Amino acid sequence: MHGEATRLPTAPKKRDKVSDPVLILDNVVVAFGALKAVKDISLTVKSGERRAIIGPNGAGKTTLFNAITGVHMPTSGRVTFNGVDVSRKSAHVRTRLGMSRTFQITNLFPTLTVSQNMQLALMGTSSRKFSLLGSAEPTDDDQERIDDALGLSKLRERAGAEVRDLSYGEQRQLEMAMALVSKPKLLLLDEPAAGLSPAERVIVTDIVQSLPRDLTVILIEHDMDLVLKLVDWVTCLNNGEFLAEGSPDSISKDQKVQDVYLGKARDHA
Ligand SMILES: Nc1ncnc2c1ncn2[C@@H]1O[C@H](COP(=O)(O)OP(=O)(O)OP(=O)(O)O)[C@@H](O)[C@H]1O
Repeated sequence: MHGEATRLPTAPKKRDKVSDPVLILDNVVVAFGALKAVKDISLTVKSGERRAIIGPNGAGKTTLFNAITGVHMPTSGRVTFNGVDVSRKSAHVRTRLGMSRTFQITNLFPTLTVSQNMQLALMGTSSRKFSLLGSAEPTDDDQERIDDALGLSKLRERAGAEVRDLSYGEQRQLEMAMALVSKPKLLLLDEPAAGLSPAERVIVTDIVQSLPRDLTVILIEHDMDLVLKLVDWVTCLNNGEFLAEGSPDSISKDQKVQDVYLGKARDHA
């Protein structure tokens, strides 16, 4: 009989051909003077996919998000969103086309209510203006968008609360709601669980898992346990360069990834 089963090295799983791409990056470079923070990154994200961008500190993850969303124009290369070359389009135009994101740093108005913050977020994505103080009220459609986004972020019952009375976790939920109010096709989450307690992480995990499947989600996340739970596919960067790509399972076993990312994470623990 056979002895112990032969152990084969875990080769990264090959992807099906991406037939319905939402986002395509072709050789994207972002340079700050002599420093290339993102070097020649190419990737394709298909409709409805959940994708994580991982990598050690300084790997270029946030800079890549900035190049996708228009905070930085790529120095070279191309960003195609839903078939449109948006490489030179402003962040505002990309939002109109259906991109939305959260930031690492909270950007909320503490003395306004959850609902008022939502109205401001909606105002930022709309060409039509309404005032919080004047007579122009949000339309039924605006209110429905706000309710839907608060519902997705499990914050509907806190609509009347002032932001300063929210827990930190609820503030992160509100940021997600504000990113969802424009009804994006692509949602980019920058470390959605950073700084959260274990109980708050469960809520954020649940929110991301419950998002509509036709919404494409890309997230930056350091915590591999969370990545394993939330995404279908992982791209790992290191020093601005592409290092590896694959299913969460294959990436967590990838020796190169363990060396540069998990190894460094352990060093910092
Ligand atoms: N506006 C900027 N001007 C100059 N250098 C920058 C700028 N933004 C980022 N960098 C540099 O680019 C590199 C990549 O930074 P980036 O923030 O994208 O990495 P990251 O992978 O998101 O890191 P972290 O996990 O620490 O947030 C770093 O060396 C950083 O110092």
